[in-house]
Amino acid sequence: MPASESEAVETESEATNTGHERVPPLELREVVKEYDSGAETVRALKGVDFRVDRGEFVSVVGPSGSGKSTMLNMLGLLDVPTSGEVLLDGADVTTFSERERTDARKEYIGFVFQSFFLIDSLTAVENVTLPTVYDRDRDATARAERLLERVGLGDRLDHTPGQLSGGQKQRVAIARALVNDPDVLLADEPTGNLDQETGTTILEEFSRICDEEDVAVVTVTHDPLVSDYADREVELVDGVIGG
Ligand SMILES: Nc1ncnc2c1ncn2[C@@H]1O[C@H](COP(=O)(O)OP(=O)(O)OP(=O)(O)O)[C@@H](O)[C@H]1O
Repeated sequence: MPASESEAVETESEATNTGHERVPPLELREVVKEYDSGAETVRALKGVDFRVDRGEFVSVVGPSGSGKSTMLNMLGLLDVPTSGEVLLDGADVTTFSERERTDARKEYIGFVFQSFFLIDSLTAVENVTLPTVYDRDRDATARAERLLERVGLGDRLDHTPGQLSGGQKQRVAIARALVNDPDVLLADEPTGNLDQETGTTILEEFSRICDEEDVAVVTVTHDPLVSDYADREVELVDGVIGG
């Protein structure tokens, strides 16, 4: 579409929408997820509607077994719903092939986990370059170095995980999650293995990523500290939002 035409569409859409006129990077619509285990069917999500916007930090909380991991798996395109839609930049990924879903995941989504999942024998820079879609070329290395500098680890580039503290390891994991320039960063209990002070620095990092890099961040957590840093808290109770 020529620039002038796209500007016209943008202006028209801004004129007709007073609130969020941009398509959210990730949205769930009426998502139901059931697990079949022999005779029993567990309904883990019971019609979840959820959206996150660019530059927004949302914390999903809820008791054990309420469906948080299941919801994160849907948002991360790691699993598909039994019914409902998962919209990535407006495209329903439930219509994608597995290959298309994998490609979309690599391109648009970064993951951070409680247990970091770093490779012990690789340096910080090498760990960060691992998910790059390119070969480990100079571009990927330079980008990894820049990301590590941005998360405050410019002086730890060649350290291996065994030479880093818990908070530093989590920051390597965050840099790795950002290396493919994702629209969305998903984090599962990102402060779970950290003391409160270190957890705070990680949460400040998420806020910075939202504000400065316009990335959408969604965390799933039991840690009440996370909600102090999030723009919005969403509660999941027994597979339903806002219970
Ligand atoms: N693969 C599976 N097969 C069968 N049931 C499952 C499966 N995964 C999850 N469940 C069930 O779905 C429900 C939601 O589980 P989920 O792991 O999403 O909850 P959660 O909120 O992440 O829990 P926690 O905070 O303890 O990690 C639970 O009843 C769980 O037993």
